[in-house]
Amino acid sequence: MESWLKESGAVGLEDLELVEFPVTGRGARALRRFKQGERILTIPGDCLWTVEHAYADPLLGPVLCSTQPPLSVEDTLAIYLLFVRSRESGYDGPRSHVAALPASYSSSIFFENDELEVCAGTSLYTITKQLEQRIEDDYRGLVMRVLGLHPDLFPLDKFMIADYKWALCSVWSRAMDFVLPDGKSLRGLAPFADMLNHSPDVVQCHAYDPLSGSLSVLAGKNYELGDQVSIFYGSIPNNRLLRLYGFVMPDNPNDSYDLVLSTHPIAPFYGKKQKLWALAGLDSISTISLTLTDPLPKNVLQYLRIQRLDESDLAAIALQKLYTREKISDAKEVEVLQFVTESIGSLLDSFGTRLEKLQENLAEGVYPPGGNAWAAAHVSLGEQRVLRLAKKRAEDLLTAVKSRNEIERALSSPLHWCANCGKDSVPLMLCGRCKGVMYCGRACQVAHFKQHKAICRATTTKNRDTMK
Ligand SMILES: C[S@@+](CC[C@H](N)C(=O)[O-])C[C@H]1O[C@@H](n2cnc3c(N)ncnc32)[C@H](O)[C@@H]1O
Repeated sequence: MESWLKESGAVGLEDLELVEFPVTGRGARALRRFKQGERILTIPGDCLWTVEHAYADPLLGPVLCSTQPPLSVEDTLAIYLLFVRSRESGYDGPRSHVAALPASYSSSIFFENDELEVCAGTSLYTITKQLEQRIEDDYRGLVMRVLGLHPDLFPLDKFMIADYKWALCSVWSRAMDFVLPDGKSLRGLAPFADMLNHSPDVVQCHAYDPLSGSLSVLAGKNYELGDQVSIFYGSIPNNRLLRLYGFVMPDNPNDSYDLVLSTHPIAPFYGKKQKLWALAGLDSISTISLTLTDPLPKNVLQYLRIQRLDESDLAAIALQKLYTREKISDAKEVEVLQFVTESIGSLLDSFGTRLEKLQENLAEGVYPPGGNAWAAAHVSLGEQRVLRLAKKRAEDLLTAVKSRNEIERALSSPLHWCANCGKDSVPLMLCGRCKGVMYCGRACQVAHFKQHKAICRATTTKNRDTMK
């Protein structure tokens, strides 16, 4: 592979060597020092695997051109890889790259049932199950539309579903994505550059040059001789890392939970609500990422507020008197937040193994470190952490809205029943401080104090302010 790349004009290969590293596996080692920002490697455009190159291939191109609707980028690249791998002669350069690719991958789509069960309840678990089915369907479609029609080009024994899965994983874990100056996106594999492992400690340092069509890697930090040279794959949560790349990073700060919100089309005012979701950058089926830094994004609440709008709310919105970015009313906000709290509670209950148990199992080495079950446990830990934060945030917001309600009520008229035990047919006495709630006796007042304290203080302050 290296000699083909050098002959094709690659620059920088003499300063790097491929070796095995602990944890990351094979990667590139620096054979000299590099200063951050210095160019390390350039792979010429002719050596890249792109959709454009697949279409330009004299054998594969005409088949791809005649396939309507066109294959997805992912499928085109996967078929291109398998096609080159299957050739007995020719394609020597690209074939040397394919020969250097891993023989197998550790994406969650290859997990045994018991390994995947460790992360039951996670969005990764659901997506992986759905993917298994989707890959089978896509493969069947490819056989009918492309592979089966050209057995001379695609010998089926080299294009089995296992080969297709291998090729998909090669694309998922090795392709690089770029946005071109015209706004179009480019996805491709760059031989040798795809041997660089991910490190969160380097800055984004690989770039595509649209003029020359080449791919360059700069030093994402200062390197000493012998250091592993890495690139930055992105701020990716463990659930995605495991599905696409087959590895996880313990305590990943990018961990997230993909919350799916959906509404059935028979729901009242569905059409009007659909327009409001669209205006908010949402859809009637929206997947929103809850993250460690923003566990309850504003658009989750906005989606649910729109879902609960009634006829009068919709009329007020039409008159621009109401905005779904803000709460519709305290009562509706309570409804929304209660729903969020309960739904997230049910999601957490549906996890096969609770966070504390996973931590215990990891500490005791129940899941062999670095193995599939270990990786699945880390995904589950990350998702549960995010969901617990989201639930706490919803509960805090709920308490705030409820206490605001209670203060308003307390200010307008004291409750005519004991705030602690609820009795109303007994002599009641007012809370001496806030005069906002009543008690049937001292015992109930003392028992209720902890709960009432904050509101009592706030109400007293507000009463005082009003009297000034
Ligand atoms: C683009 S390839 C990098 C080269 C790869 N190690 C190889 O031998 O071909 C991406 C794959 O490398 C591995 N990898 C990359 N960064 C890693 C990391 N920080 N920790 C563990 N594995 C990593 C994963 O298997 C991933 O799917």
